[in-house]
Amino acid sequence: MEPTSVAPGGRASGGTATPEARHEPPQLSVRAEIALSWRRSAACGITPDKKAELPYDPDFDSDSRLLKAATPVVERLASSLADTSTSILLADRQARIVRRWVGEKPLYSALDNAHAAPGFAFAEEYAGTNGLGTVLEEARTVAVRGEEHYADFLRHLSCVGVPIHNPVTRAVEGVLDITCLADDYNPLIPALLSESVQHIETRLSHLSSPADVALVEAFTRARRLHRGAILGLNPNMILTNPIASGNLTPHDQAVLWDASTQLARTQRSEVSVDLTHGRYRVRCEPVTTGSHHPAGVVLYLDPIRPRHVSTGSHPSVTATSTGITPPAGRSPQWRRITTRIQELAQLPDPVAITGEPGSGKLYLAKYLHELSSPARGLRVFNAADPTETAPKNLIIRANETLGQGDNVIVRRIEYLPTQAQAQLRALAATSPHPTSASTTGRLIVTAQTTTHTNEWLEQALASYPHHLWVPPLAQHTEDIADLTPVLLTELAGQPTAHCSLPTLQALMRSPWPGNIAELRDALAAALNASDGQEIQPHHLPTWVLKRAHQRQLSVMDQSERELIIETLASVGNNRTQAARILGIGRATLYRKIRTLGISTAQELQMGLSDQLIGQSHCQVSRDRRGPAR
Ligand SMILES: Nc1ncnc2c1ncn2[C@@H]1O[C@H](COP(=O)(O)OP(=O)(O)OP(=O)(O)O)[C@@H](O)[C@H]1O
Repeated sequence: MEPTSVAPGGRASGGTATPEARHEPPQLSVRAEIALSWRRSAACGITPDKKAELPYDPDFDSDSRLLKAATPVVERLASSLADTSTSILLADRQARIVRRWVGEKPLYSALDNAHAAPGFAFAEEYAGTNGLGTVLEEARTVAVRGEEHYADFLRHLSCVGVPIHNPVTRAVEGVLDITCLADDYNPLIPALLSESVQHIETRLSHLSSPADVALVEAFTRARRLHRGAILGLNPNMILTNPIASGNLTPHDQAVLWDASTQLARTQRSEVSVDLTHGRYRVRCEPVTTGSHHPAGVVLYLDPIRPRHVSTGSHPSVTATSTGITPPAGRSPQWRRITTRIQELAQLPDPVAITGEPGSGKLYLAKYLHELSSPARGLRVFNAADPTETAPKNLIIRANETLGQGDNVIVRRIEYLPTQAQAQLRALAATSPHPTSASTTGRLIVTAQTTTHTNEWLEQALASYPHHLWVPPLAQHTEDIADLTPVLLTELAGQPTAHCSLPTLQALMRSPWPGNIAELRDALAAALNASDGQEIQPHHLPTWVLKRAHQRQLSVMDQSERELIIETLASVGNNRTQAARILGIGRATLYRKIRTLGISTAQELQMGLSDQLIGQSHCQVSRDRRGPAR
């Protein structure tokens, strides 16, 4: 390979530099692959005098396939190198060291000084050129000797890394590396490593599940026959052809995963789905193993309508003609609600919004306010907090505010005493006055549909000409893919954090009895536990992971669950009516609601949410999930 003259600052050299200048280390003639890696390192903002500050996460899966396949092979190699001044490092596909075997004792401190120990991640973006991260970037064997390291803290070492491929998917699963002191480098090391990697890959193929093998075979066949975008999915892996990987964001992949489970439940073979680049017809082909066990699905995507509006990173968040961004979400239930609000915005009438706690009633009420024309001020009263405004004063102030031409939202009206309820109803019945409709504000009220009977609700809402019922999050989990970026941006104050696909999958499997408010809490905790960039499953609170790991419901259970949810939705969550329609007793309905993990706020109130742990919609990826904490 032609040597290139370059400095670790990323600049090709022409002149000379003093070795003393910290950012101007000596010019070296380096091989092209090293020069390229130095440029990448510089582009990541790393300087050669970077301190050894690497992401540390010791919480990796100690039972992973990679470790199972590699451990016996590397132990053999380690025993043959026992008396040499070499160490062997095994890293996962994030360049995080998961095991290390050290030969002679003095090497320990050299490795520790460089943080070359289990848990530390050596991706190029953190450590610059090295025998783990650079191998993953290049997806081939790379040797990095002493001064070829980009960062000073690694220059006392030499290392060689060989990528370990999954023989089924051909994806890189990790890196096997030999590291020694800079001057102890031996040119035979790459050959030694390659032989061990071959053994590891053979063991990996034996450890591949029949389902994974069947899915890869079905996907490979589909690729040959179909020109459009194709995905192969099962709980362990996602396979994409170049068209699919070029067009689908992680959110799209999560939405498609959700669509495929819905298709499996309803036994349909096609569905239309809105993705970042437009609407697609998704055809689903189930894949089974030789012994007819489900192995996953192959999805064929055909574009129906390209998306012309640029929507940034949130495909469903499309600004309307008013320029106001609708609440994130693209499920049919959510679209129905936002369309209804857009219609109601044209009328001056009072509106009542009901639903489970934290389901987004206030958020939607504010959206209705923003859309309402002409633009007005807004005052929000919380009836659940009498310290804020005593009930009697609340009605007087609400009346005054409306009269001044501003809109009013009264939250949690179920907390108002009977007399205040009656006054508010009277206000709603006469609001807006026909003669002053253009000058008075709009009244919007919200109520939780849990603590009170349907009779109470019917009476309380009788004076409101329009009533919107917000579905619980469990009934539109596909919207979680769109809600998370919005919530994370709001929580972090900037759009820097995002959820990895396995995290989204785990979030979409949870029942969320506390709805969007609970999702927001979970994301706030995960954001704290993460580095503020990518949220992985192990950053999620334990209770979310527990729920996501719940057992898989049978197809029968899933169909029954769907039917009950739809029936409850069609009667505004009235259980007596739902039980009648379903032809079962109320007690049976309650039992099914509990055992099938249907989220309702009553369950929350009765402290049954913990009993939901143990139910499930799907299983989490074996390989991708973080360890339960
Ligand atoms: N569509 C949405 N997009 C982003 N954030 C949302 C959305 N809906 C709700 N939220 C957030 O979720 C949390 C709960 O929402 P909100 O306060 O509207 O619920 P609620 O149903 O009115 O609650 P309560 O039952 O306590 O009255 C809030 O932090 C809100 O900002």
